[in-house]
Amino acid sequence: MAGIEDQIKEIEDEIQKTVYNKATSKHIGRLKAKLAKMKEDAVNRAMKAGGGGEGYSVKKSGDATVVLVGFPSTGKSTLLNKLTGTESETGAYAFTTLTVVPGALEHKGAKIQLLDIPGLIAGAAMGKGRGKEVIAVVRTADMIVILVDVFNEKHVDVLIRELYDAGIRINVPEPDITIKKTSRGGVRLNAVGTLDLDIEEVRSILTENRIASADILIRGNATQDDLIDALMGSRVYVPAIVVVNKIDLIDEAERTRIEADLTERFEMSPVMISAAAGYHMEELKDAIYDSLGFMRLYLKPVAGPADLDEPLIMRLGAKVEDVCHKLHRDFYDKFRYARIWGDSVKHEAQRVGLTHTLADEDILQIIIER
Ligand SMILES: Nc1nc2c(ncn2[C@@H]2O[C@H](COP(=O)(O)OP(=O)(O)OP(=O)(O)O)[C@@H](O)[C@H]2O)c(=O)[nH]1
Repeated sequence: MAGIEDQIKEIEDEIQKTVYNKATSKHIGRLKAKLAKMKEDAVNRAMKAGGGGEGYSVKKSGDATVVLVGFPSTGKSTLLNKLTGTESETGAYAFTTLTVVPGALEHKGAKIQLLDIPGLIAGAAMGKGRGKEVIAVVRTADMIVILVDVFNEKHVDVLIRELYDAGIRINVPEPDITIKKTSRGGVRLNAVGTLDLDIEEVRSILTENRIASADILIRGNATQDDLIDALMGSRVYVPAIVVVNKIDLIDEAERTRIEADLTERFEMSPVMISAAAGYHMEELKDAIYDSLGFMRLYLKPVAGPADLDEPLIMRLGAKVEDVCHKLHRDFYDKFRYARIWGDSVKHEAQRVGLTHTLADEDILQIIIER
């Protein structure tokens, strides 16, 4: 294990030292591709060695699952208790959370499952400690809350890096890259829009992955890392927010400094809270809700008005078919068409099919075969 880690470190150092330019871009691309494969191997090996991992399979429930990640003793259990009323054991010593503790939070009509997992520690992605099981849970999350306390704001970097090494990409859209391996013809690159990658870089990255022939389609811009991510396949793209706990222990000036520093470094303002004192809990709930990108839909029965009191909560970008699946499989199996009132259509009561993309506060009526 140590052997692999040393090799990984060596390659990382070399990439760091090499200045990126036209002459070195091929070389850097190859190194990055190699590094990605080594990390993937290391993680897979750790997962296998670790075995099942009891207590870590959590059934998803509600409209979305949010995972709290943070070092031990940052206040994850305290926060979960505060937000959900769940009794997760807290203690003035590290590692009180040994299994995943789920709790449910209701906000603006959405039911959000919150998971408190054992403290994420440096090296988790490489299988250190109980990290591998923790990572497996985090990968299934719809959203991540990165929690640090006021004395350890630097931990945000460590956590984000740890997530990155585990294939978790936060707050970035999935790059639009299609790779089709072919039996001959070499590497062909098709780009829609301006692309900073050139064919030589693409070839060297593919060569490192033992691909000599492929059709590659890239929509929008992409970096070497994006291409490597697409090749590795096992990446997840998850929204995240940074939350700083225990603000009751510092003064206003220090709060302002931490907030400004994190905002500058991560291009998003952190939510400053005290879980114990209950400061800014509503602000935090709003931030979670917004980051999840929820939308509210109102269902209209065939006879009668729409139910405007109980919205159906879906994620932005949801299609009619997603609603059908959520309601009951019959709505999908026997679907004829849907009628929509709202922003996603041009005129009221417009008829649409399963692949129609809905908008926030649409009213919809689903017509099925009898
Ligand atoms: N002053 C202050 N103390 C807090 C706050 N939130 C949590 N604590 C304390 O910090 C300690 C650790 O809190 P926990 O909630 O157990 O932390 P955890 O992250 O769940 O820790 P692990 O279970 O070890 O991963 C406890 O003594 C809490 O009472 C806060 O907002 N302010």
